[in-house]
Amino acid sequence: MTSPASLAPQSVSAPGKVFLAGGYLVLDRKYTALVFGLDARIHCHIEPIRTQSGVYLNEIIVKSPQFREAVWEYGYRLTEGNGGVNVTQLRASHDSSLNRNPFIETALAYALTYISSCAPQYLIQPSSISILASSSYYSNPGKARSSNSQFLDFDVTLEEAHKTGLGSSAALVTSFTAALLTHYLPKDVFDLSQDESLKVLHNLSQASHCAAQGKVGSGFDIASAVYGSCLYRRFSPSLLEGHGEPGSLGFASKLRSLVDGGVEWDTEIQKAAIKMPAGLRLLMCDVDCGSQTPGMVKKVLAWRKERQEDADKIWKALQEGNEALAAELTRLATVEVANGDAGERYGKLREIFKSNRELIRQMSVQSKVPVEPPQQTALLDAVSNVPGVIGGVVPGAGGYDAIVVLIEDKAEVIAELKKLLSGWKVDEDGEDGVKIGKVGILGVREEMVGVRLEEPGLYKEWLTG
Ligand SMILES: Nc1ncnc2c1ncn2[C@@H]1O[C@H](COP(=O)(O)OP(=O)(O)O)[C@@H](O)[C@H]1O
Ligand SMILES: C[C@@](O)(CCOP(=O)(O)OP(=O)(O)O)CC(=O)O
Repeated sequence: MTSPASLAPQSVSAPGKVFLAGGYLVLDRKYTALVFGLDARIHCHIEPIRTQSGVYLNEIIVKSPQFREAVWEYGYRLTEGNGGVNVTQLRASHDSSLNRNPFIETALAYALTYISSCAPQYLIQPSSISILASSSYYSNPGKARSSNSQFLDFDVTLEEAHKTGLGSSAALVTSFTAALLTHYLPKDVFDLSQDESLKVLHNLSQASHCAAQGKVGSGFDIASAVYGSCLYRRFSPSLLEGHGEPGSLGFASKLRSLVDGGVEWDTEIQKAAIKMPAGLRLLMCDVDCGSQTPGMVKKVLAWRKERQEDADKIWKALQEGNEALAAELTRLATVEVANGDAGERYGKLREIFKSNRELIRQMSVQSKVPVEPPQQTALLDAVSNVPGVIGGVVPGAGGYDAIVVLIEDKAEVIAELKKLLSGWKVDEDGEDGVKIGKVGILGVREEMVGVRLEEPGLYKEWLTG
């Protein structure tokens, strides 16, 4: 077997996401969602492992050096019966326990299977992959290794890390998969600057992310990790049923056909349909709250099934509101907006936010799911009254733990928000007994670009040891 001419080190990053509109609706292909990519990124750097003896073991080492005990070593082998590449996690020592990372393990098996099915003549040589995440994915305090380092040492294990909900697993799977494909495939087969390659990356990452999660979600988080901010209509869930598991008979050719267009994907991703007007930006607030609300998606869908007519009425109106929001943002971004005061210019946007929130609250009350619970209503109302704030919503599935706000991009607006939030307190526990604690501003904003190559020099201080 031969190898491509150069297995050069490669670095790739993919963005996190925030839903401005379309949570829940997006689970149904009838509706769309407005999802913004964020400037919080997960980076993957891949380089060949060089051994002095020239003897190679079939081994890929993955490290997440910002966290403790975050090293995963895998052996890999091509299976018989067209089953693709099987990966097996190796133990550091005989008596150590396996600390598994299902997202890395699954993305690795899927990507190596795809690579070996495209280029069976290439030997997959051992490599080492380092993962580096922007600090806003986690609310743990971190330490910089040097004054110009953009990544922090968290000094906790990944299990101890507090996620802020920006979509770490989707950004990770996308940049990890992109790094492997860029490294192992020649540029004429895979090139991140080509639309065809982005489609391959999207389809493959959706497949492995769903497999690792053990469920088929709407896939909006992988779509925005690949394409950046977009108006998103999901794929039919049936697409991802029935390709089997790595190692099973025919997995390699089924995966190849699923990824390469043998199977027609009905996803719709419209990049041009969403823009951020000059002078505006998104800002996210992280709400400290002990309460997790599992099962919200199931409960909302059960309500919709039970009270279809009421639910359809609300969802139809929400879809119109979501489209109006995308259209107004795009209009403000593209049309020469006459001078005039900001109050007038952003009046329509304000109205859209208000009426979308009203509909979300109706959904909350009817389904008895805290999508915008009263504690968040109080917070969003207060934030929306700060001069320069256009409006805000609970992103995605909603709940108690975050809000996203559209504001005029001015230091004084952020300063006023900080003032409000520093003393923020909801006096009463809600009827549900949930108390929300400190509200902090996350250092993130929207970003339009999706996955991209990075300069390997960025990670110098993280690649040793
Ligand atoms: N920096 C990282 N390094 C390695 N794995 C990570 C990292 N960040 C996230 N992950 C993986 O993603 C999982 C979190 O995914 P998930 O619970 O779906 O959260 P999210 O909503 O942020 O995607 C972690 O348990 C871990 O397996
Ligand atoms: C309800 C949803 O439509 C959106 C959930 O969005 P969030 O951003 O709240 O979710 P996670 O990142 O998965 O925690 C479910 C879906 O689309 O899969």
